[in-house]
Amino acid sequence: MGMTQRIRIASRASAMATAQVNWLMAEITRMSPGTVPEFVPITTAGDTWTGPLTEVGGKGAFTSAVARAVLDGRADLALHCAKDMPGDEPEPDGTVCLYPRRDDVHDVLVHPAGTKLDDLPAGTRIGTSAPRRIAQLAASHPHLTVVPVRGNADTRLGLTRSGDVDAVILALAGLRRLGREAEATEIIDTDRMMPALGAGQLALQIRADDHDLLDVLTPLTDPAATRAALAERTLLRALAGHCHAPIAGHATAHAAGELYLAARVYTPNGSAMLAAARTGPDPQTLGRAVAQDLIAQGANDLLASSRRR
Ligand SMILES: NCc1[nH]cc(CCC(=O)O)c1CC(=O)O
Repeated sequence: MGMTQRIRIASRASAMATAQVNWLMAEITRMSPGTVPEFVPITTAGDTWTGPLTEVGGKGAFTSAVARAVLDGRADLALHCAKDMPGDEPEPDGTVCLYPRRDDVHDVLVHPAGTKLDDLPAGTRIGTSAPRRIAQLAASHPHLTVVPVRGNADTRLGLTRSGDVDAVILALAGLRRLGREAEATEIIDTDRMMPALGAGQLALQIRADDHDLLDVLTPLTDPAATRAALAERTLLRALAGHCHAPIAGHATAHAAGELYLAARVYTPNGSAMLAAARTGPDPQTLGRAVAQDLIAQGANDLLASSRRR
C-alpha cells in the first residue's frame, strides 16, 4: 500500500447508525493508524417516509441502498445491523460480510415507572412494530395492547414520554449504542422473547476482491460471532425470512467448535409456534438443518400468512 488508505464507510445516518459508524471509525484508527476512515451517509426513501415501510420497498430497502454505495464505488464498506438484512432477496455478487464481536441480543422493556412486564395491568399499551415481538408478546401476555410504532429508537423512546404508549420494547444493543441503556427497565429473558436472527450483530460488507481492506478489518472480526452469524443468516435465507416475518432465533458458539442454534416461527398473533433446535460443528449445515426442521413442521405455510403486506 504505502500511501495512506482512505476507508469510506457507507451507513444510514440515524442516531444509532451514526454511533455505529463512530465506533467502527475509532476501531479502524486504533488497529490501523495509517488509515483514514470517512463516513458516507446514505439517505433512503424510508428515512423520510413516515407511512408503511412496505410502500418504499420494506426494511430491506435500507440495507440494499447502503450496499449499493459499495457496489457503485462510492464507498469501500457498508455498515449494517445484521438484523436488518433480509433473507428473501438475492445477496449481491462480489461482496462479503465480516462480523465483529457481538453485542447483547436481549430485548428490553422501557416503562417510565419501571413496572415489570409480568406486572403490567390489562390494556397497557406497548409500542413495537416488529412482528417477532408482537407474536411473542401476544403469546405470553395476551392482555396487553400492542400499538404499532415506527421510527428510530430515539423516536420510540420519546413515545413513552409523550404518553402515546405506556411502554416500548427495544433492543438493548441499540439503547447502548445511543448511550441510553439506563432507560431500560427490564431485560426480557430470551425464553420469553427470543431475539431476532442477527440481533446485536454488526455486519461489515466489502467488495470480495478488496484485499487491502480485508487485511485492515480482519483483526476486528470475531470467529465465534462469525460462525453464529453464518448459521443465523443461512437459517433466515432458507426460510426466505425478513424482519416483517415473525421469526426468532439465536445461535451460540459452544466450546470445542460446536454451535447451538434454536429458532421459532410464529403466527402473527402468536396463536401457534413452531420450534426447532440443533447442535453441530458447521454453521451453514446447522442453519439449513434447523430450517428444514421448521419447514417439516409447516413453517412455509405459517410464514405465507405473514408475507410482506
Ligand atoms: N429494527 C431496527 C434495529 N436494527 C437493529 C437494532 C438494534 C441493534 C441490533 O440488534 O443490532 C434495531 C433497534 C431495535 O430493534 O430496537
